[in-house]
Amino acid sequence: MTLPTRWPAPAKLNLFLHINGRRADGYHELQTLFIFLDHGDWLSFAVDESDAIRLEPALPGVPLEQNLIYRAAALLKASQSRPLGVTITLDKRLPMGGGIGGGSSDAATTLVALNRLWDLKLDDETLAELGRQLGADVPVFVRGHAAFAEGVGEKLQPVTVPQKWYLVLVPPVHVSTAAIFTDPELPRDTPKYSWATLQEMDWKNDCQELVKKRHPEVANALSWLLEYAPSRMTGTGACVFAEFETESAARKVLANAPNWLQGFVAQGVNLSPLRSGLQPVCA
Ligand SMILES: C[C@@](CO)(OP(=O)(O)O)[C@H](O)COP(=O)(O)OP(=O)(O)OC[C@H]1O[C@@H](n2ccc(N)nc2=O)[C@H](O)[C@@H]1O
Ligand SMILES: Nc1ncnc2c1ncn2[C@@H]1O[C@H](COP(=O)(O)OP(=O)(O)O)[C@@H](O)[C@H]1O
Repeated sequence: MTLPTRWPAPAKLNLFLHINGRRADGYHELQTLFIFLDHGDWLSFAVDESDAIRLEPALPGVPLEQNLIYRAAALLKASQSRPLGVTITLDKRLPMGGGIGGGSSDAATTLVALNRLWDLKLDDETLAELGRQLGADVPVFVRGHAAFAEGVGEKLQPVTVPQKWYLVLVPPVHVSTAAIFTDPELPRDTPKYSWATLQEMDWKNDCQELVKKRHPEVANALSWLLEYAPSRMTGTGACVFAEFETESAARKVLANAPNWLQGFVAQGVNLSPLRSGLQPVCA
């Protein structure tokens, strides 16, 4: 199979997010529905014999050793005994700390791509387990299929949902996932439901009211979007989204957005572009 010259790292949305409780180690039991968006970052990989991992350009405020791309490559490299080198180029399009999983998706794409390019022959199970060490959201990006997630996000059941169009608004604020999960006011008592029951329910995000309270920019974006369509927050924010049947309906609303609100329109997909795109990609 021909390998891509550049690899997609798509965004995700949490179509719902329920917090069911807190474990002794501080992590939260949750139920959530992940879908992918046909929009995201792009990564290119030039492998070499140097035994060094290089990444360009640097991300503002993220030291190299903390960049999830570098950490993913280093984790893979540490599992091998021979010298492995690569220069990775990142075309960053997704907002950071937006709840659309850019960092986690970059990490997953790095694992999947370098597994091929370094010819490591690791299976998806092993890659997902390596990903889990980098962040709760990395395994779903490695697996690459829309999923109903439980546990702390590691129990994944692939699901197929209708592929709608989404308008995603990016409020001008960075929401810290750790800060939301340690906030005493976060509700943590939604009962656990079966996937069959959840499909019949109205979907909600248990972090939304708290994030709105802590970050008025999120509250403002959501109240603007709610004038046009049912809307919710994704993950622990800051991004909010509304669902549409057609691309043009979503674009029409985006065209009305005031200057202080940035956003994008993308199709929701069950199969990640990382998986569907393992074929030649044109620039
Ligand atoms: C809750 C979600 C839903 O998608 O939020 P977003 O990050 O997408 O907004 C994710 O699962 C987040 O995944 P991820 O961002 O990879 O989380 P991690 O790096 O593993 O953890 C960041 C912090 O969130 C908290 N955390 C994360 C996941 C979880 N089930 N319970 C937690 O309490 C922990 O305090 C941890 O220190
Ligand atoms: N390659 C990366 N892309 C984005 N963020 C990264 C990356 N590597 C590390 N990070 C750090 O992870 C944090 C959360 O990233 P991101 O995945 O974009 O947000 P979220 O988990 O809210 O969707 C960022 O604020 C940044 O400090």
